[in-house]
Amino acid sequence: MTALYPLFADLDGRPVLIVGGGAVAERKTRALLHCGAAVRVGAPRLTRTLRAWAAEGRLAHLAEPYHEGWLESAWLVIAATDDRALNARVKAAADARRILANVVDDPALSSFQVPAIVDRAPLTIAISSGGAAPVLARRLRERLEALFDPALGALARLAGDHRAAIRTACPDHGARRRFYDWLHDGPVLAQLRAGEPAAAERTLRARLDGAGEESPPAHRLDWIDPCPADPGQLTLHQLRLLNEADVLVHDAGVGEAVLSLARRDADRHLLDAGERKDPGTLRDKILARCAGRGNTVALISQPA
Ligand SMILES: C[C@@]1(CC(=O)O)C2=NC(=C\c3[nH]c(c(CCC(=O)O)c3CC(=O)O)Cc3[nH]c(c(CC(=O)O)c3CCC(=O)O)/C=C3\N/C(=C\2)[C@@H](CCC(=O)O)[C@]3(C)CC(=O)O)/[C@H]1CCC(=O)O
Ligand SMILES: NC(=O)c1ccc[n+]([C@@H]2O[C@H](COP(=O)([O-])OP(=O)(O)OC[C@H]3O[C@@H](n4cnc5c(N)ncnc54)[C@H](O)[C@@H]3O)[C@@H](O)[C@H]2O)c1
Repeated sequence: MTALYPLFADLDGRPVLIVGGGAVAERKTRALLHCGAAVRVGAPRLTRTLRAWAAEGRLAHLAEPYHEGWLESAWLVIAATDDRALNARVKAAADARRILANVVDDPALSSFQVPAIVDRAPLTIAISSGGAAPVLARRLRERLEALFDPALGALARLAGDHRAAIRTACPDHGARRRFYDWLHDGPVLAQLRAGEPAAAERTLRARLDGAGEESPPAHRLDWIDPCPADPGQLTLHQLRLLNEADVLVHDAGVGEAVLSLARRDADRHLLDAGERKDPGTLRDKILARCAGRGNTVALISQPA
């Protein structure tokens, strides 16, 4: 199977059709209602919860056996009946209309799949096994639930609310990144965790007010040398250096597997073999060349 393209869809107010009204349809419906979709569930028989949601007007119930007319105006379709042949027919009808369709009993037939979700809105972590191991995706999700602080949602919202102000207070790219490092690691998260959003916002504003007075730090050159060929062998410290670097200066031997772990916006410089031979002046040369491009430079070298 070719790779699935991950995306986050805005379904607010958009009609989505679910064919089938069993346990799986109920799970998909819950997630879709959470995202504001206008859900229509077509099935002669609904679970008790789906019946209750229909009675409350939270979804439209099409109380009859499936027919193609149901696909009219749908943006997405989920085929969730216990009838494999019927699910395949729903998919064919969706294809004919270029509507993306999820077939709950056939990953290969699906034109989209539903991932397991860690919800820290507006932050969402989605996990997909491409249909190979859905239960593994769920188990991984459960482990991540414990790993990610529930306050991260509030932190992401706060960062979003002040994004323009942060850009104004820290026009320089490096200063902005240092501000975000402070925001993500510092007292704001602790205050959000303690259930004090107003205090967290005051702390953020106070730091923003003082941001203009901050003097930019000196250049820093970090050496990741020797760098392991296998990215799995990088130490946590080396990973952190990679992620802090504004500029990556590297030997030709350093592979993409390692470089791709750095920040996507980091500048990259390939080191000449000649430059490498003269370690005495290498540091000064690199820092001179990288001046103005950012503050943190990682020199990554792999033994030949
Ligand atoms: C992640 C999650 C999202 C969601 O549905 O919300 C999801 N399945 C979840 C749970 C779950 N799935 C299954 C059980 C019962 C275990 C058991 O008893 O057997 C449970 C319940 C549980 O584990 O608790 C079995 C199962 N699933 C599929 C088949 C058909 C097949 O493979 O042929 C069968 C075999 C049926 C059978 O043999 O009868 C197919 C799909 N399931 C997918 C997603 C898509 C691939 C995602 C991926 O691979 O990444 C895909 C392709 C289509 C789709 O539905 O989009 C959700 C976890 C939510 C959470 O986080 O809690
Ligand atoms: N994707 C997943 O995560 C996942 C997980 C477990 C099972 N499954 C698969 O999903 C299928 C559905 O599971 P379930 O537990 O929801 O089944 P279920 O038996 O609880 O529900 C089946 C539903 O399909 C409806 N239906 C049957 N014929 C219909 C028709 N002609 N028109 C409209 N609706 C019709 C029934 O009324 C019922 O509401 C199972 O067959 C299983 O293979 C998928």
